[in-house]
Amino acid sequence: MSITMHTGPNAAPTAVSSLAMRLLTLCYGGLAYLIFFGTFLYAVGFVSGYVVPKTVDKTVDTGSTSSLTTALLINLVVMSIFAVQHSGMARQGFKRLFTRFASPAIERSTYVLLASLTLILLYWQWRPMPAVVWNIENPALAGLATTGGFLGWLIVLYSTFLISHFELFGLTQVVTHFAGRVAEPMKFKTPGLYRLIRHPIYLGFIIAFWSTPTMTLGHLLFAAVTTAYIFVGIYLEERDLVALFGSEYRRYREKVAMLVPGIF
Ligand SMILES: C[S@@+](CC[C@H](N)C(=O)[O-])C[C@H]1O[C@@H](n2cnc3c(N)ncnc32)[C@H](O)[C@@H]1O
Repeated sequence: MSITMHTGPNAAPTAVSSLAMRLLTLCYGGLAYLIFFGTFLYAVGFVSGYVVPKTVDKTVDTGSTSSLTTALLINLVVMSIFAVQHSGMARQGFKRLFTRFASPAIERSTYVLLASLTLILLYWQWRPMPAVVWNIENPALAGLATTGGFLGWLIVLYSTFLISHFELFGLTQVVTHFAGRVAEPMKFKTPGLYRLIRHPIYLGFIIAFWSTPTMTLGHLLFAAVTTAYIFVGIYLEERDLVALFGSEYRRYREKVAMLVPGIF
């Protein structure tokens, strides 16, 4: 069901798009953003092992434990569900299909909402695999690894603001729609860290996932699979960026490293 009447993805909302519908769209986008932000904060606790009850390393004690094979299979399935949703819905083809049936104003919020729900499924169904792969005993080095992990999360959050945090998570689109205007198409930007590397958000995730004083088998699986997925995501994202921005993005790719400044 279409929430507003549009004659195309960039058309202005018509009179049929009543105030009530625009308000509903705004609430939907606002709720999707709040769920995303809660899910993001939980991710910090889930990976770093602080504050939240269930983490990548330990679960709330229910008395039942899974075998290593069951844990491995379930963890791979929940990570795959996240990856398929995340990459599938990010493609231009999916976006075109979506906006044939629903307002473009809620396309990004819907993406963010479903990504958050698949992450919540992952937190819920994740089976810790507690065997220790490494444990840094030197307190100074352990502290450095913990600090590195939090630095990774800060890089992620900071970089979202560099390329427009509220647009990335759908709020700009629903607020603009509520004001009766059409959101500008996404612009290609290279501020701050984006002048050094093309994917600071993904670099932040990689640092956050790997930088830990104690690496369990489950955490290692999580870090390795998500890192591999990030490389697939980069390939797909850059293909779309080249299609959208052409030679501008190609030149940027020639000049600026992918993840490590000056190296690759
Ligand atoms: C999760 S963000 C990751 C951005 C980037 N890959 C990074 O790691 O910092 C994905 C969204 O950012 C957009 N994006 C990627 N690079 C961009 C840039 N330089 N300027 C504006 N948007 C960008 C993509 O089109 C996509 O919608």
